[in-house]
Amino acid sequence: MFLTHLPNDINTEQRAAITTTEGAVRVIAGAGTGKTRTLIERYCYLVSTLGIAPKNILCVTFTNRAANEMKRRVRAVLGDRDLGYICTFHAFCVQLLKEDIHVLNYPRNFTILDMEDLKQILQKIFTDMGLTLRDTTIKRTLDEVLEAKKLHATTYIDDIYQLDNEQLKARYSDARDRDEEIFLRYLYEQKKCFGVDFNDLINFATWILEHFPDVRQKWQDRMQYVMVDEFQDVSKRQYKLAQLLSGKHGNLFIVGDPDQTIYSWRGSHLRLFLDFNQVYPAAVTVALTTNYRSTPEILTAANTLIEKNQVRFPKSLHAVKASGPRARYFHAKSDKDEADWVVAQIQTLRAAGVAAGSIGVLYRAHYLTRMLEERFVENKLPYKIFSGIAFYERREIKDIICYLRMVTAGDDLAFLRTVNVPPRKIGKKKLEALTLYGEQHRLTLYQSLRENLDTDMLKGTRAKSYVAAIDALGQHRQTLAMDTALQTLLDQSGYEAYLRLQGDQDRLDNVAELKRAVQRAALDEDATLEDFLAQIALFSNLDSEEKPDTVKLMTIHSAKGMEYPYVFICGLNEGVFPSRRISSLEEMEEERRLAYVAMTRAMDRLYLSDAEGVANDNLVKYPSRFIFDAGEENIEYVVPLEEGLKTGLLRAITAGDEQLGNMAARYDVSDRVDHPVFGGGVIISVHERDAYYAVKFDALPTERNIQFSALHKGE
Ligand SMILES: Nc1ncnc2c1ncn2[C@@H]1O[C@H](COP(=O)(O)OP(=O)(O)OP(=O)(O)O)[C@@H](O)[C@H]1O
Repeated sequence: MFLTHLPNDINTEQRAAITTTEGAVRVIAGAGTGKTRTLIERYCYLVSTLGIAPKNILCVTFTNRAANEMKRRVRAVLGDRDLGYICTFHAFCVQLLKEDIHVLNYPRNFTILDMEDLKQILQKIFTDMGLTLRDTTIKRTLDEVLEAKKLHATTYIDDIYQLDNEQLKARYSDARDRDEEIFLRYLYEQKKCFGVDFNDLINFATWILEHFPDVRQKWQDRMQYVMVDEFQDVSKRQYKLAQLLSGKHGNLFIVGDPDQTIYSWRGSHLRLFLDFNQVYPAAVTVALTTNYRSTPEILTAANTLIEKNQVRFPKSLHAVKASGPRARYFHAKSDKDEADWVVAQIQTLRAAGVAAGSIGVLYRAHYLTRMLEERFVENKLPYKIFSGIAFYERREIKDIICYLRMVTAGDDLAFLRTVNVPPRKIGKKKLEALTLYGEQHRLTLYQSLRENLDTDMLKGTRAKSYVAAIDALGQHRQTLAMDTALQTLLDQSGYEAYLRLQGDQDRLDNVAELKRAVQRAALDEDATLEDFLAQIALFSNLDSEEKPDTVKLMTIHSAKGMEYPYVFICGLNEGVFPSRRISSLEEMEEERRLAYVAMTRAMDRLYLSDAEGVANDNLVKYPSRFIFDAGEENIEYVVPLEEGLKTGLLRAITAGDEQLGNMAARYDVSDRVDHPVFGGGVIISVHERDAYYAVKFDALPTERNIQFSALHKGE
């Protein structure tokens, strides 16, 4: 006998979304309107009321965290069941491949390659091909390889399937250009270890379903109901997979909020959501518009903000919660003042009995946590970095600190961390030999290295340059300011160049932030490197003990789907948020959606803050346009903004937008264009990332690369 399941406190729209189980269904759910809850209730309804087995329901969530939370809540209703098909697309693909990858001649225990594995493969290819930073960076190459896999999702698997290792090798030897060679070498390396990277998971699964009718039929029979959460951030390939899987029974349910699309850079597109009813003409659309989460004041500010976007699906949300205070905004004179204000507000809340765990602090980029963490630690406020790692625990920061420690302490731990980063050909065997030598002569590893610099053991390594960099820092630190000495070390050790070669912008931002911390410390002429390191050690050790009730710090991307009674959005500065890295007006709209996601996480109180000063790129910081987009009347200004700041901001916005407009590609391959000097020509290729076209002008023998802004429509 089955339980019937449908709670009393759901509204009419939610009920429709839960009980419309057959066919294609699209639910457009505004922020805080109970989308997650509806999805859970729908799952329980399918199982308890309709009697469908969980093994016949695929419910795709955006993150593992969301899947686990959903399973937990479903189990609370249905009891302990196997809910393996409540999972992310990736986790589902792993399950499918475990069952069926043998059709591709891969073993069931194939290896899933993570980002570090991919970088290692590329590092090997770089070495084999003799590539350097002058050619490209690992990150850029990785992006290109992954992009190529998206673009040629079927053909590269044809190659993996049809060619054996020797044939793949022959293919890369005959490659037409460098990029093709890198890509083919990459395929070769991954096939050699039966590796499957993140992109392959979905591509392999789709390819198998498309090429093997028996396998397709099995999975289509199984997936009687397919539900996709956070559909606004689903990529074309994921959508295709969901369509394939629901191909037989036709029960495809999608739910999401187009205003919360924040992953366009991973391939999600508003259009997939908006055009769903054209792809499925019989689709039923349900809109959830009652916001249960936020006070009317918070919702009005968020709605006012998102209405500034041009491309959107208009909808009006209404709040049912009782009225509360307006969002409070503080403009600080420095990032330290900003962090102090956040801390003071949190302390006031805690004094009033608010638990630390009901407070979320959100920011656009990881590097912004440094100042917050320092102020939190100094004020003994318990916190946890919810997404990612505490600032002083991050790999690149630890590496640099260990380099500095090589000068102050020269200890073995710092040595082991730095001696082969960047790679200097000092591997495990050599380290063992140095350890033995050190034990015999009662020396540290560094001293042992120094004593053996001219021996055969270290021939062919770059041990000398390592020692030279550390010695140079040792000498300079007496005469140079701490920040200059640090820069010398970063240059001479090759560490910064190494990071640039990796090309990971987040890591470079963290290093820039560390330099700022050193600069600040260097303002005190008496401060020593030892003092600085001792101070940092304090920041890093405190975090080790687990505290139950902590303020959560996180990037906005990882705050997706979360809610907190009290939400702080920090670092609201032009160039930080919206990020300076965006290159089109569409991306500006995505930044605004991100701001919308951030604001709608707040249930009772919302706090916004920014700081004057200079940004990572040394430009003057202005308050973010998003503060004004939310409507001046909807925000309580703790300090009034000076007129000069507002005019400066408006000028910066206008100039920035004009530049963004110019950076958007307006023409396509084969379009005729006109140039003020070269005259007429034809577009040969479009390079979005660097904002230029390759153009073959009628009057010139060879092509020219021309910036987007310099061309007009031709005859
Ligand atoms: N019918 C209802 N009555 C009262 N509260 C509700 C109802 N439905 C949902 N809620 C509450 O509203 C809040 C938001 O719900 P939920 O997290 O499911 O929203 P969401 O649409 O997934 O939000 P977002 O997309 O912004 O992350 C939760 O605290 C939830 O418990």
